[in-house]
Amino acid sequence: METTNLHAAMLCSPGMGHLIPVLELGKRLLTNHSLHVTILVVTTPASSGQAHLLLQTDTGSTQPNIIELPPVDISCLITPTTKVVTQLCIIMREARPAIRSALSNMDPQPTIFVADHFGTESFEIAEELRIPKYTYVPSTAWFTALTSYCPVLDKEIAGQYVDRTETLRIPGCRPVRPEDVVDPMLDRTDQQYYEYLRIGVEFSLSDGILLNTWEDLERKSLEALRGHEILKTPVYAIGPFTKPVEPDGLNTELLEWLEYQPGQSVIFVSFGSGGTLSAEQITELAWGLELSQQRFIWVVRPPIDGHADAAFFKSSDGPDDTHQESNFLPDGFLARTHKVGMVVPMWAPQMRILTHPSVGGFLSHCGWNSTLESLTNGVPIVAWPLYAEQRMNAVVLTEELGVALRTEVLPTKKVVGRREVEKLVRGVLEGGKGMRERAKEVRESGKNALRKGGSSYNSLCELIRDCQNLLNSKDPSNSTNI
Ligand SMILES: O=c1ccn([C@@H]2O[C@H](COP(=O)(O)OP(=O)(O)O[C@H]3O[C@H](CO)[C@@H](O)[C@H](O)[C@H]3O)[C@@H](O)[C@H]2O)c(=O)[nH]1
Repeated sequence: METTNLHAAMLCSPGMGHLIPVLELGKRLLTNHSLHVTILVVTTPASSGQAHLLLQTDTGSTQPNIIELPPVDISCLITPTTKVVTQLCIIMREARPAIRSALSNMDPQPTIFVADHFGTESFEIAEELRIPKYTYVPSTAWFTALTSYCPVLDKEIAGQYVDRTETLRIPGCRPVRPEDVVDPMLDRTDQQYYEYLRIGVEFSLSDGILLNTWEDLERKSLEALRGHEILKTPVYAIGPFTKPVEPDGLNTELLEWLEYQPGQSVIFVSFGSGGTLSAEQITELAWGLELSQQRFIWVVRPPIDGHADAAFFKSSDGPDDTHQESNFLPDGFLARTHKVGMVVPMWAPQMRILTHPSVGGFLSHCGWNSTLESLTNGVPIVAWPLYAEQRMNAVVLTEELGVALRTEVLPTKKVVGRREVEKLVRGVLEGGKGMRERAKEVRESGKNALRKGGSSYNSLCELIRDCQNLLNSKDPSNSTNI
C-alpha cells in the first residue's frame, strides 16, 4: 500500500445521493491509500444528522473524520417555485463562509480539496489555501460530458433544447435526445439552467475530475472526455463505489419475509432518496404490481403531484409514520397482496435487499447510486427515470448495457398504465435471463476495476501521484514521499 501524508478535505452537498458516494470515496482514500480524510457535510434543516446516521450503521471499516456544517437556511432566498438544482446551488453558496472557516481551521492543514459537482464555487477557497482542487461527479462520464459541453451548446443552439427534433451532439459521445436532457436543460429561462452552465464552466477550472464509473463501463464517453474537445482537465474513473450492506436489525420483518421467497422472484420498487409519484401513478403502479402476480417490495411515499423530486429536501433517514399508505393505495390493495408483497413506508435498507438472492429485479428511478447498487449485484432493472440526469442513465442501461427494460413513454411525460407495469415487471423477472447475464458481466467488470491493479484502483493511485506533483509545483516545501 502507498503511504502518504496527504490530507483530503472533501465537500459534500445535501442529499443522501451525494453523501453516500462522497463517504465511500473518503473511506477508500483512507483505507487503501492511507490519506488523512475529512469530509465537510453541508446540511439543511431536514438533512442534518444524515452523515452520522450513515456512519452509525456502517461499522465495517475505518471512518473518515466528519464535520457536519451548521444547517443552511435559505427560506428567505427562494420561492415555492425554485427548482431543486437552484436550491442546492444557493445552499452551497451560502455555506461558503462556514466551509472557509472549517478548511482554514483544519489541523493538519488540508492538502487536497475535493468538492462534489454542486460545490465547485468553493474552489476559490482552495485557491486561497494554494491546494489542488478536484471535482467529484458521482455519476456517469456521459453526464459529465454533457455538463462540460453545455456552455458550447448554449452558444450554438437557439430556442429550447426540448423543442428540437435533432439530437444534441457532444464530440465523441453518444448524442443526447432532447427529451433525455438533464432537468436544468428543460427550460433555458429558468435560473437552474444558468447554475448548470456555471457548473459546466467550473468543471474545467478543476485540477481533475473524479467519476463514480469505470473504464469498461463507459469507455467511449471516457475517451471523449479525455479527447480535449470537451474538457482539458484530467479525468479519473474510480468507481463503482456503493454503500455497504446495512446491518442486521433494520426492518427485520421485511428481511425475514425475503428469506422465505424463491430465488430471484422478488422485484424491488424504489425511487431513491427523493423520488415521488403522482396519486394517479401510484394507483396504476399498485394495480400493475397486483396484476403481474409477482412478488414485490415497494418503498412507498405519499403522492405529490407535479414534482417528481418533491421529497428531495425532506428528511429521508427513516420511516415517517404520519402518512398511512392505505390512504393513497387502491382500496383493498394491501389485503389482497399481503402474501406476495411488502410495502415499506418511506425508506428501506436498499443494499441489504438488492444483495439478497430472492431479489430478481429492481424498478428504479435510475439515480446513479441505485443503478450501481443494482449492477454490482447483477440485478436487472426496469428503468423509470424521474428527474436530474436519470433519463440519461436509463439510456445507458437500456441502449448501451442491455441490462434494463423501460417504459414506452417517459414516466415524466405520461402516466404508465397498469398493463404496461404488469408487462415490465413480468419482463424483468420472468424474461430477464439475457439482461441478468449481462448484469452479472457488469458486476464482474466493476469488481475487477476496483481490485488492486484494476483500472479504478490504478486511476486513484494516478490521481494521488498527480496531486502530489501539483502540490510540489505550487510549493516545493510541501514535498512528501508517496
Ligand atoms: O429507501 C431507500 C431509498 C434510497 N436509499 C439509498 O439512497 C441512495 C439514493 O441514491 P440515488 O439512487 O443516486 O438517488 P438520489 O438520491 O435521487 O440521487 C441524486 O444524486 C445522484 C448522484 O448524483 C443522481 O444520480 C440522482 O439522479 C439524484 O437524484 C442509494 O444509495 C440508496 O441505496 C436507501 O437506502 N433506501
